[in-house]
Amino acid sequence: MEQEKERAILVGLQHSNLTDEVFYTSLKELESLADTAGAEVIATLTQKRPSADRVTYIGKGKVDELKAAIEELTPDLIIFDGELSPIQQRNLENLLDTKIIDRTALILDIFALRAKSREGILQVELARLQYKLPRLTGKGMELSRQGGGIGSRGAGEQKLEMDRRHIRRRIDEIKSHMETVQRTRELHRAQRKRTGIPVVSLVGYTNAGKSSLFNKMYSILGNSAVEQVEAENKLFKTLDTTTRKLELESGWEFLLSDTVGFIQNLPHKLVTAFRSTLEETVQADLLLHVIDSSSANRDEQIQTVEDVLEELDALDRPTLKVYNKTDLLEIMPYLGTDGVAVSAATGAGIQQLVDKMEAILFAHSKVYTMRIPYQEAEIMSRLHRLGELIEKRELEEFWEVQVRLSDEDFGRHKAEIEAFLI
Ligand SMILES: Nc1nc2c(ncn2[C@@H]2O[C@H](COP(=O)(O)OP(=O)(O)OP(=O)(O)O)[C@@H](O)[C@H]2O)c(=O)[nH]1
Ligand SMILES: [Mg+2]
Repeated sequence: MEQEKERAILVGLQHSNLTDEVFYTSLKELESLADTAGAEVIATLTQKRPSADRVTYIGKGKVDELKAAIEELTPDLIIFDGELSPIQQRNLENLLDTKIIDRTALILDIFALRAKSREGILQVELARLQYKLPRLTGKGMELSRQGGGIGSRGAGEQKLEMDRRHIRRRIDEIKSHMETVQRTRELHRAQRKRTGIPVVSLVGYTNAGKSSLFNKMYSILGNSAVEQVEAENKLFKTLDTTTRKLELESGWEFLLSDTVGFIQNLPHKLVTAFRSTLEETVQADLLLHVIDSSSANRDEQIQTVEDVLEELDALDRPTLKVYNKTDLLEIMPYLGTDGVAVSAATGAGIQQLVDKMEAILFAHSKVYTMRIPYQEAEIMSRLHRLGELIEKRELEEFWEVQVRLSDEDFGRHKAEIEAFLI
């Protein structure tokens, strides 16, 4: 299975509104992405220019320099840290006679390798088709010329060997399928609302430790016999959303979701393709924004995540900032009122996190234990409707129930409820 690594040259263009810091961070991230996609980076070329060249993205002199580097190093592909227009890409391919991909294509490639669920695979296929459509010449000849490897792997790729008309039809097909899936999801969400179990979603920059935290919380609160999600030091390790039910000591339950990570310059088209998944995930009762507090780019990553949340209309959701990987820190970050310091690796701080979650999720409700005689079936059905029934035992003459009720509902039905409290 182990394949020979494709050797890559990276090219970065620093235009005038990019500071050194932003530029080099992005290049470093491109290198991680290339590594995640299975490439070996053999050289990096950079250029400062006020803006990209319309025809070849980088300037003519740089193209010559790149040509010389290609002759000397014979790379398998060149990866540009930016979005190449279809014309720039074609021109560069003709001039350099080497496979050229950009940041978007690289991320799409990683996504294609990672997608496992049927929906995930379809979303990636949609994003790729939308990316490739304007890049097709004739009947897609240039794509077959590229051969396999990075930029053209994963499910759905063979389908790209189609002409424009087929691609458009396939795009419509996937879109309408996704709409159906979304409707089903909305139904499920409504059902979940009715059962009253709150939903908590992990969001955050890719590699922040969301899946590790998911697993840690699960092993502390849940049944650790159930399979864990995969966590690894790779970008976009998680693509599909996993949701599990967890129970707190107090008996309260919530659903916890782990999902795809965010990244700066997440290409636009990808956001569209993943929007329905993300929208669903962020409309939770509580968001845990997981932060790699050991990262040198911590603040930029926090900002990126908040930008994406804003784009998804989720800035108003109750959110806790979860500063993860604190085992790697010597100085603790400033937490503020909505921050918690944890380590998914050691388990430190997880209990404080859970306490804070509990305080937010169940702030305005309490659990009541009641005994309800069997002839009061109407009260039982009302309790079912109003609250979350945590436990229900059938004893000789009555049901004994534990039910969580909001303070508001309790107030409204106080007399009735108090009559049955034990
Ligand atoms: N030292 C340390 N490493 C951690 C901690 N949490 C996660 N990691 C490591 O960070 C890497 C990324 O962890 P994941 O849990 O896969 O991160 P993620 O946010 O799910 O990443 P994506 O799914 O790619 O978005 C792994 O190598 C983890 O072992 C922590 O608290 N301390
Ligand atoms: Mg993950």
